[in-house]
Amino acid sequence: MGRYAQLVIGPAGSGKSTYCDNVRQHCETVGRTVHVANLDPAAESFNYPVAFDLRDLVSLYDVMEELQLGPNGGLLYCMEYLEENLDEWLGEELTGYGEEDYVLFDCPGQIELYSHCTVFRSFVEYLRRDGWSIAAVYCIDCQFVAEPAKFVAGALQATAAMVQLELPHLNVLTKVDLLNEPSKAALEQFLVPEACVLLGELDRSTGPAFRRLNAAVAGLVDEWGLVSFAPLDYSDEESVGDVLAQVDHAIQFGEDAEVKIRDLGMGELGGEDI
Ligand SMILES: Nc1nc2c(ncn2[C@@H]2O[C@H](COP(=O)(O)OP(=O)(O)OP(=O)(O)O)[C@@H](O)[C@H]2O)c(=O)[nH]1
Ligand SMILES: [Mg+2]
Repeated sequence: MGRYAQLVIGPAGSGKSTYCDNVRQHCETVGRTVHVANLDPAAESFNYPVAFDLRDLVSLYDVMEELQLGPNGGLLYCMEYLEENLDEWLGEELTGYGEEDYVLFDCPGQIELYSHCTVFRSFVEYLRRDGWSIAAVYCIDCQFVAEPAKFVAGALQATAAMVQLELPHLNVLTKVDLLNEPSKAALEQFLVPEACVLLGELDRSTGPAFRRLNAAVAGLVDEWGLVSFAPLDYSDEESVGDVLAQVDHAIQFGEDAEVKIRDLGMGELGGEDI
């Protein structure tokens, strides 16, 4: 038993809010309930019903006006304000959530928030102390990994977020439905990249000055096995379910229920496992 959450993060426009809405709809279809909370102080509209909203605590546009800040400084101010008010605001918003509740947190798209700032680390620590199992879902546009040089940037950004948050982590490639069939096939090699293939591709697409860097990146993939991507293709009915199953597994959602059924079966069947 527990409470479950996904922190849906990633670069601007990578499809975080769309992911939240699609997962919510998928869950509705299969008879599950998930709630979606907005953590983006600059958000303007939503396709999903908003369970609770950071803008009720602090809104980017008010901050920009009152403190004469630009959009990026304003956003950082809002997130620091959230960090300072975690106990009060998040504590209050989460009081209504009980055992087996599942919340998706739709986060802002500034990647420095996940690699350099402490707000999400504090956020995660707060949830953990409060008994939540959490995974990070890092959304990234598939076009940003389908070429070797872009792959390096995308993979390193995702890894930086993983290191900073120390959460079970799934990289999700969004917008795969926009690719034609040959491009989808070409994407395969980047899903679970093999170091030697990656190194060959990197060396082919960059000048000799980058050989050592390429080898180091391929070594990161090889030695740590850190970088893999799950494709999300909204034109494929099973895709959302497949991604959700991976995240559920990472936070052990549903596994307690299986144990309970097994316990019940053992009792009824005189100790035989089912
Ligand atoms: N075809 C297609 N469009 C997508 C997909 N994911 C997102 N989009 C579109 O991409 C645009 C940005 O999507 P959002 O879900 O708003 O992205 P976001 O990461 O929440 O953006 P920010 O919150 O601004 O950082 C929207 O026009 C979406 O409709 C996808 O998998 N396929
Ligand atoms: Mg969004």
